[in-house]
Amino acid sequence: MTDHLVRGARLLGGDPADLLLRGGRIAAVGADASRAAGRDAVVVDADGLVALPGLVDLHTHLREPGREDTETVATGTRAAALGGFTAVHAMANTSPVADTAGVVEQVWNLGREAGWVDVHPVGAVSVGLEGKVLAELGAMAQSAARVRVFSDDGRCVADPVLMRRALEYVKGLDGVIAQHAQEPRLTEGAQMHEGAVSAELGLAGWPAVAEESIIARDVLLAEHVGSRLHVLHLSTAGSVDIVRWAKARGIAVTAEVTPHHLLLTDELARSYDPLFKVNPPLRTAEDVEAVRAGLADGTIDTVGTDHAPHAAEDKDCEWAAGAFGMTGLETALSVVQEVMVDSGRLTWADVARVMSEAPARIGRVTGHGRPLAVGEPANLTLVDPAARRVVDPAAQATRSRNTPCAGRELPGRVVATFLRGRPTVVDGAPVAREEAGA
Ligand SMILES: NC(=O)N[C@@H](CC(=O)O)C(=O)O
Ligand SMILES: [Zn+2]
Ligand SMILES: [Zn+2]
Repeated sequence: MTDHLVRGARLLGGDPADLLLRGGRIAAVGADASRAAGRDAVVVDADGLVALPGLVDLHTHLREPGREDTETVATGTRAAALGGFTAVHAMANTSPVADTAGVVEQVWNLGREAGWVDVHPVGAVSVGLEGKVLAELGAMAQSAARVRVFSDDGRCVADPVLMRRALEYVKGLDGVIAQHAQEPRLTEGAQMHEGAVSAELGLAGWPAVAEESIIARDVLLAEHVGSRLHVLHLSTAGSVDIVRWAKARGIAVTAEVTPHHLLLTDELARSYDPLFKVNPPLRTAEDVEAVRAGLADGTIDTVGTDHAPHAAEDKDCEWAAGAFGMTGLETALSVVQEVMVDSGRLTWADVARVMSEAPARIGRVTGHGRPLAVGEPANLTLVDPAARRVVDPAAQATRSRNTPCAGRELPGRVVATFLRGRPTVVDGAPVAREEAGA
């Protein structure tokens, strides 16, 4: 594999330095890099670019097997690489559900064949996501896919006894239960956030308490069992308070916020455009401020995209008939830059923490989320923070068009991404493994 000499990148937004990528690793940093580079090394001019460890997503829906019309492992992971990611967790709500060693190995293999990022399948907690019988968590953990994150995402593990057993079971696997916190009875028929806007529009609402009551229950269960809990797509001010309380108490809970919950509010439902329909729903401006503050103060550990591609016919329809979910892999970093970095609430080093280090640690992913230091695997992305672009859904790599950022101008552009020293993105364009000569 060709050596790459990355010239003058601002490491984690700090001072410029050179990086030599050789044999899949960072072989030298700083003045040593040019000296050690051979004459045939490919030089990457990174003047003005910020170098981050490759991003890691704990929450991606790749839709394969079952809905390859909306996304495949190949199309979704190519979109991920373009978004600066080097590893993603593929959610289990596929068809068939990823609730056996066979299915998770299939997804893992598809990821390896595609070669854009490392794909870590999430295993279902319950058979068929039905919330009744525990899936074969041990077999999935011991499979070639080495599953560590288990989730019925899309559905809540509502039965407290099943949740308790799942937490007990994953303890011995060094795993974590990632919960979609949605009390089912409190959200029957819910179409959007329950509040002033839903009352005005006459749409059935999902109250904040439907999320908060499950998170409160689950942190107490995690404490009781002494196991790890990860809260997916946390979206309300009350949820931030509960997680803050649980962490102060020493409970092993981690939490995620999505880019869309950091950016958008329930006011968008006034458009009646199902593009803005998502679970959990877009909340109020006060909630948006609370999740930004929670991410800034470390209560919220990670930004997860919840990239949820949907077919045009499930989004180009009336609000009530629309599917829940938004895409996000290709805009996540830009949204975080706009909301958190350009506003001064997070540094680029913090971004590396919440979009790479923390998700890698929570998901027990090795070789990702590491410092940009000699000897580490060369998983990194180069971002131009000064660039601006208008999001065009038709120009994205994802197979679906349901980005809530359509037509929006966002800062930042991923210029290059490297997976173990091999470029997957160069000059903002994807480079297939064959073209990279690897
Ligand atoms: N977020 C969503 O609204 N939808 C997700 C499921 C989920 O993350 O709950 C999907 O799979 O479409
Ligand atoms: Zn969910
Ligand atoms: Zn999801």
